[in-house]
Amino acid sequence: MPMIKVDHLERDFVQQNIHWWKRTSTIVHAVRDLSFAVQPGEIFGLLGQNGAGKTTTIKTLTTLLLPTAGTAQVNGLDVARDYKAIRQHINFIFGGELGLYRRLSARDNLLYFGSLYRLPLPTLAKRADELLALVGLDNEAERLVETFSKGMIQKLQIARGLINDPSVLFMDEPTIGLDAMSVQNLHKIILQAKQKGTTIVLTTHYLHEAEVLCDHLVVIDQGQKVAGGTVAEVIDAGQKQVPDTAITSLEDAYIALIEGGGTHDPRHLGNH
Ligand SMILES: Nc1ncnc2c1ncn2[C@@H]1O[C@H](COP(=O)(O)OP(=O)(O)OP(=O)(O)O)[C@@H](O)[C@H]1O
Repeated sequence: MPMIKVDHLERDFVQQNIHWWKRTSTIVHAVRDLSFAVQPGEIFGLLGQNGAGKTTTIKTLTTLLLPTAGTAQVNGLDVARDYKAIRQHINFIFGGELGLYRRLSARDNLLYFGSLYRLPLPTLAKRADELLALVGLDNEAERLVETFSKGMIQKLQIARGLINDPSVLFMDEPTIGLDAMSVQNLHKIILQAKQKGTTIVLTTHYLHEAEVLCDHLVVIDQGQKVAGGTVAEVIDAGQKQVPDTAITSLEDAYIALIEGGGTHDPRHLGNH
């Protein structure tokens, strides 16, 4: 059974447009008829341009947004109905300071978030210290988060994401703002988590990162899937778009797929 199953998922938003003389609203189809499956223990990538619908998909899978239509299941549980059960077994990292307490130390943040999963304090304290060491923040454990640099915050977010030893970890642009050494370290952490059996779903704009990490991926354009499969299969799909040009990298394939998808934006379906 797949760990994640997305079937004909749709998610619309009503977007308010404010002009000085009037207000209008537009329906945006952020995700349109999206289907894919993620197998247990794999690293799965969502690729797409700014505004393609990646975060909306992740927010739906992490039960933060309801689908407008279609279904999504995590570990056989429906995101709309079984959100409480799903939340116990997943975690997510959205980047930035979102969800961290600036006036608490790094360790206290981890202790707080771990307590939400009802972990006993001795287990939690041990796990918090192991994770701080894993992300290279063991010497900063007592510092307040408000004194952290962007990269240090991102490392703490990664430790927070692993605090409940989730069966599925969702990561939205996990390496944004990290220096080259920290990126390498995070890749190691992601691969270690995979070895332990954690399923990982990530979005990234770094195609080399997707190439190195992902077992399978989907490319989304304007809310719709334009290709999916292994890196080799996506490269093949890109090659089919431009038969006269040799496509050898995921980056070339990605560009061919997005350019082949057209430039109009059919998600904006008029005003209300
Ligand atoms: N709360 C919201 N209200 C209205 N529109 C929204 C809302 N959230 C997202 N959208 C719209 O949905 C579309 C998809 O956004 P989403 O954040 O999923 O894209 P993304 O692929 O994650 O982009 P990025 O790479 O820039 O993070 C965009 O057009 C965005 O403006």
